[in-house]
Amino acid sequence: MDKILVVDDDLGIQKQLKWSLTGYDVIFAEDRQSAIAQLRRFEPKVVTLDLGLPPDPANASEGLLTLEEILSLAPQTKVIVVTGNNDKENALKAISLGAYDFYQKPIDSDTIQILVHRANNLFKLEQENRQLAKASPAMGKIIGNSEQIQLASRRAEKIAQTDISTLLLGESGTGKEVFARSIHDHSLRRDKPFVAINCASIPENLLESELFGYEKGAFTGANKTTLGKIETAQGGTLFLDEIGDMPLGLQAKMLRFLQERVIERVGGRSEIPVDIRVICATHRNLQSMVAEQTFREDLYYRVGEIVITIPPLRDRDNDIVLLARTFLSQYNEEFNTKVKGFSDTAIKAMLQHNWPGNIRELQNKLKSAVILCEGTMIQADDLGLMVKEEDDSMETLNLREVRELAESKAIRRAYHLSEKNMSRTAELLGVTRPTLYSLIDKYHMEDIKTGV
Ligand SMILES: Nc1ncnc2c1ncn2[C@@H]1O[C@H](COP(=O)(O)OP(=O)(O)OP(=O)(O)O)[C@@H](O)[C@H]1O
Repeated sequence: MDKILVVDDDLGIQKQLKWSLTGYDVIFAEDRQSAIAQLRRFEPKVVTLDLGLPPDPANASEGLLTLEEILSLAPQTKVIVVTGNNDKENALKAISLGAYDFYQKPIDSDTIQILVHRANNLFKLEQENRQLAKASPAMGKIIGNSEQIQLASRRAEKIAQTDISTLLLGESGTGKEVFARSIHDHSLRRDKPFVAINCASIPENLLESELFGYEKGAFTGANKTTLGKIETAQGGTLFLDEIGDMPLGLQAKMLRFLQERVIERVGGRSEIPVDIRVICATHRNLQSMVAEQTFREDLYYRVGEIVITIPPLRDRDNDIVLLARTFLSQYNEEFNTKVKGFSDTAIKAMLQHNWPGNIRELQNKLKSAVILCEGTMIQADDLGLMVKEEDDSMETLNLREVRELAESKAIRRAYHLSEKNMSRTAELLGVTRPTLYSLIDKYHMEDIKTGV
């Protein structure tokens, strides 16, 4: 049975709560000291706390001190403060200190029961989330329970044991490098190096020597023979980020390396055999680059023996909240802050936001929110977000609009579930490909049209 701690010096109320809270193991305390002792001993999930405790039962000071102590010892505890009639001021003060909810006397059995159930359920849900976030999931540090991310993780897990060349597709900040590292960490090459290079951040004329290395005297300033990233990854994994930005000239040399598994350093004559796994990533649409002849078709097929599409954050349902909670506890530790959680409106705003910068944007917004937050809970404002009020009265009843909304939602979902494969998307939706294309046009779903 779940334990509930009732902190109240009134024996009558203790009895009443014991009767109301059937289904729980109710334990009691009558002042701050005994409340803390019971908290340490029983670790209850929910505490009901009368703010008027001895030695100062007429005021809320002792109750508020008890609340602070409980939350600093066990911040996850859901504390429902019980106040005298019309003592809204102290109730609000308690909430700003981190209490879960408040309740004004006189006690009504049904209401207190509902409040406690809700608090207890929320505690369990949060506990589950914390465990999920902590437990090393199938793919190491990839946090997320959504169907979309689980699908991508399962694919990554399966290919980790092979040497197949993998192409990771996804918008900026979706976690392509995290996936690449996880694949490496779950592969037989895990004890060898993981070397990452971003093709977009290195000037074109330097990229070749960065990748392939150079011999002494190969060009002015080449004072000593230097290994490139490919050779330093020997035995391990090479992660080529933003492969779509690789200049055409270098693509030919890359292809030769991938086909023959030998390289030549710049200015070198001998062929050096290399044994590495290659993982590439890009936020670009390589297929249309192939069509425009800015990316070699043969290289495209060589790097993308298997393609994993990493969904954008906005399509990951409640993962947004799970990730936000995980980062919050990381930043609390990093900045030595004690922010406890998110207000309901902050959560609503996070779920509504489009997250064009994906997880990196979430991290940045949270970092500044944790630093700027003045209370114990992060508000939408701290995140620089606004809540769009969903006014039920504004919800359309026009059947055509309702149908259109539902259709575009289903198309988007099928598209991500099928990893952007149009035939499969059409199949999931039970329509033909031409119908799918005309729906995409009709609803102006530009991102799907361009395959981003
Ligand atoms: N599923 C996840 N769980 C936890 N953290 C994640 C997850 N995915 C990404 N991150 C974090 O988000 C940030 C961005 O991830 P990463 O650099 O892998 O994205 P990316 O897609 O490679 O971005 P870019 O294309 O801009 O290089 C990193 O700090 C990473 O640790």
